Amino acid sequence: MNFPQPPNRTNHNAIYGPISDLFAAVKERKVLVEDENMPAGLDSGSNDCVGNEDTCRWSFCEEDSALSRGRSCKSVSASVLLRKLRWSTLGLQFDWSKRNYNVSLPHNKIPDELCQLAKKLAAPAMPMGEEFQPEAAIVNYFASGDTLGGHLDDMEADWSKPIVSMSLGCKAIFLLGGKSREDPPLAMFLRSGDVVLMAGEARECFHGVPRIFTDKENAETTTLELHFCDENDILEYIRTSRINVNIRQVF
Ligand SMILES: O=C(O)CCC(=O)C(=O)O
Ligand SMILES: [Fe+2]
Repeated sequence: MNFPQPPNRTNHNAIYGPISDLFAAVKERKVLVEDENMPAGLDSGSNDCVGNEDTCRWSFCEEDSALSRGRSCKSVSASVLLRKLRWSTLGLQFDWSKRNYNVSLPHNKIPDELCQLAKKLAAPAMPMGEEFQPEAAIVNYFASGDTLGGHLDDMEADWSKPIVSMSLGCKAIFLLGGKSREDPPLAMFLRSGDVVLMAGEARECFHGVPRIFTDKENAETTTLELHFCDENDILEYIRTSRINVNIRQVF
């Protein structure tokens, strides 16, 4: 739940600037509202201010307060923002427009527990005597109907290091192709808790996610749901979403 937290960037940054505490805002049924009177560059003084560095114009507020500001005020509910969350980047920030890592962007280290887990999982696929260094991760959030097109992850310097890719939530079909786009892919299910090591030959192969299953019969989310049985909003999200965390050594 802390993965989309600034300085980690998400697909929402381009429109709203950094957004803090999205999951908490969903629980509290908050609404993100644009303050049109706020001149660019001035801080609103509110702790909930989430605008970007230049224009601190968007902040979470209570639903009632958003309604009272009238129709002219632009707003979007936290639950819609969560539904439209598509990716967040951890550690070294991946720049999607340039398709490379922008080391000059502010960033935190990969969270320690995730780092330790990735090191353990990567160990069988590492060159003899070397330890995996988790430097960046991309978190993909899939809702019903979302897909990930066939691609290669080729912006990391050393392909002898694996990518550790973990799946949570709804079951998906994962296609692992060959080194050319034309090679016929192998299809497999990825279920909650599954880990893929993109290593060896597979590190150089096209892959993608053409389908996630959000229906009750096929999603297979029961085990994950047990961890969140008291949190209704989160439960609803888990039942209808897939989260993929893939961790990379960049250099
Ligand atoms: O969602 C997945 O299982 C794969 C994600 C992936 O390939 C990527 O982010 O590069
Ligand atoms: Fe990938």
